[in-house]
Amino acid sequence: MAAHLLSAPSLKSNPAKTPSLSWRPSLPSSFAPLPLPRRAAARSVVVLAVDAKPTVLVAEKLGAAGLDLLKTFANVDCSYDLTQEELCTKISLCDALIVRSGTKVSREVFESSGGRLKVVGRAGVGIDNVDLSAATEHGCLVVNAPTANTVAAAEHGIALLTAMARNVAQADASVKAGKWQRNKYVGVSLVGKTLAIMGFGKVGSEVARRAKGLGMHVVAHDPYAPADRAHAIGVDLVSFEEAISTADFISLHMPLTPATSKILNDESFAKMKKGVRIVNVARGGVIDEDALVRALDAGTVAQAALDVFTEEPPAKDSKLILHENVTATPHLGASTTEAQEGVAIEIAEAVVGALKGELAATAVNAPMVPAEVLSELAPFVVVAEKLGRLAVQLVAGGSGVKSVKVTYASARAPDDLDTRLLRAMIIKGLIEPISSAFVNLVNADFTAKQRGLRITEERILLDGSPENPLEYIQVQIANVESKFASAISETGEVKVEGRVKDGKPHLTRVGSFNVDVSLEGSLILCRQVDQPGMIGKVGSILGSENVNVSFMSVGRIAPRKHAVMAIGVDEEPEKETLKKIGDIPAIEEFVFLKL
Ligand SMILES: NC(=O)c1ccc[n+]([C@@H]2O[C@H](COP(=O)([O-])OP(=O)(O)OC[C@H]3O[C@@H](n4cnc5c(N)ncnc54)[C@H](O)[C@@H]3O)[C@@H](O)[C@H]2O)c1
Ligand SMILES: O=C(O)[C@H](O)COP(=O)(O)O
Repeated sequence: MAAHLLSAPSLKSNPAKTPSLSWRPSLPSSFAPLPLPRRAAARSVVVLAVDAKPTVLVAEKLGAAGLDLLKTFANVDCSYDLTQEELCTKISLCDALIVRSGTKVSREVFESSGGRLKVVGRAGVGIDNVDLSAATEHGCLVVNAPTANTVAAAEHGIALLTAMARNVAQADASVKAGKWQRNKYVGVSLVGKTLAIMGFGKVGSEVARRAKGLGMHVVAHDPYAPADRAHAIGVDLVSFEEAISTADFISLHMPLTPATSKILNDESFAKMKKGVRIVNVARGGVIDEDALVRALDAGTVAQAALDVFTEEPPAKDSKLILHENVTATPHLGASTTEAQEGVAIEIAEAVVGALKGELAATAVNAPMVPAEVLSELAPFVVVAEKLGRLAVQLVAGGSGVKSVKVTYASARAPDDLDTRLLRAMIIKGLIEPISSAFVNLVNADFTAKQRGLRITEERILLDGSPENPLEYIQVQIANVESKFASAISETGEVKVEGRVKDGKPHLTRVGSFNVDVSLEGSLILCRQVDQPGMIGKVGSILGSENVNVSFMSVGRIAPRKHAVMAIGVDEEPEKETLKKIGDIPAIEEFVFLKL
């Protein structure tokens, strides 16, 4: 599935002219990384220059097909069982890291990467072993492989359920120990019993389907699952209390989050039917393991079958593991040949796609951005970043940029226009010229917040055809002074507006002056008294200094009154040249801005 979603746009074909998807600060476009918006299933990412072969560190065993795929694109370093220290040392030489659940990708790992690590690929579902906040803060994309092991995990859940009910593991050990204890290992039947599925997502619903086939009555608790999806397979969604208090069997399938941590604890065990049986193929941390031992000792819980543990591997003398009513497996839920091949391909595709700058369908810390949305927004992405860059350069030193209003004018209904990518690019444009920060779609909002930059977005709904996603974008910075007074609008903000014309980004308004200048190269803005010959005077100064003018436009309030002249230049003029322009008597103020 990921393959289709990753076969994205042609954006990387000309990095100098298109929005760079790379997160690598040294791309020729000069504005590094970034990525994208939403709608169905794709998200963003990015990479490395075409010239360098990236290095991917595979820190846990990965299926051969996935490794082969990685090797077609990258140098692959398979180093297993690294200590945290070794991982931190190696990571500064890697562009991507692939792990399963056995590697902790801690903040320290991101800090040790020196900014080189662009993608972490989790070859599986659970990302609780990856410090997502640290990844986001470091602009590192995290992708996972959420679908390929679903059936394997569900099958393992059913295997544990049936094995537990019939004491398969204990009886097997007993027979191997030379015993024949038929009375001791009398089991319980599943048919007609109530199974509560806690977490009705991909794995939970597959377990439910299979349990229905075994003749069980299945209920589920999941605050976020749609009831009709449950009804479609004959499952009722019930409250947490109802689920745990009516079940003969409880099977856990929620992610480990602060909300689900130790969700089964002394209090919840006390509410369960005496003799309940529990299966956990989700994460060990969703059960308070000490409380489970107490519940097993008290007989409240008759049996537990566990694939996952708070600490993996668990201590050898763990009371839980050694409990005679516990069946344990070493986190084998995803471990089928088929699932591991599938996961390896799924993650390799996601990581390679990300490194190439394509969309990632399974990004966990960046908004989803389908390819078609990206391609239609691409020219506006350039406008957005350049407006941000212009606006911040117009602010007078010492003003402090705190509050930015972005207005999108469009004939599209608000829910049909995803502006996250544009917002990210405006933030990038606002922050990068005045700091050493490296901003991309992953860390844009975080970086803005960290700097106390408040971005508000507004929509102007236009009449007309919604074919064009946007008519124009306005960026306004409030409560600041400008080094070019004419950039201050009637309402007192630094204001710039841009739109796409013939596929090219154009600046169309500065303050209250309409202009029309292509946003390429650099820009000189002059306020002058409108009079004949001004264009010629400025043009000849620039020409005599060998500065090529790419575009010129004059916006005026009325003939012979004030006007703003916008001049696009290919080269950066010398200070002396700019001074000569400023010395033209009719020029009241001017500013040079780098795009
Ligand atoms: N043992 C293994 O090898 C193995 C294999 C695959 C998945 N897993 C684990 O299984 C779990 C489920 O995986 P999935 O692919 O089905 O994920 P999923 O995201 O498709 O489903 C998780 C479901 O849990 C629900 N949920 C979230 N908070 C909840 C709460 N407080 N109470 C009840 N439900 C809640 C979500 O709404 C979602 O529907 C994850 O923890 C995953 O890491 C383990
Ligand atoms: O979250 C998952 O995908 C499973 O727990 C599998 O983990 P693993 O990749 O370590 O087997």
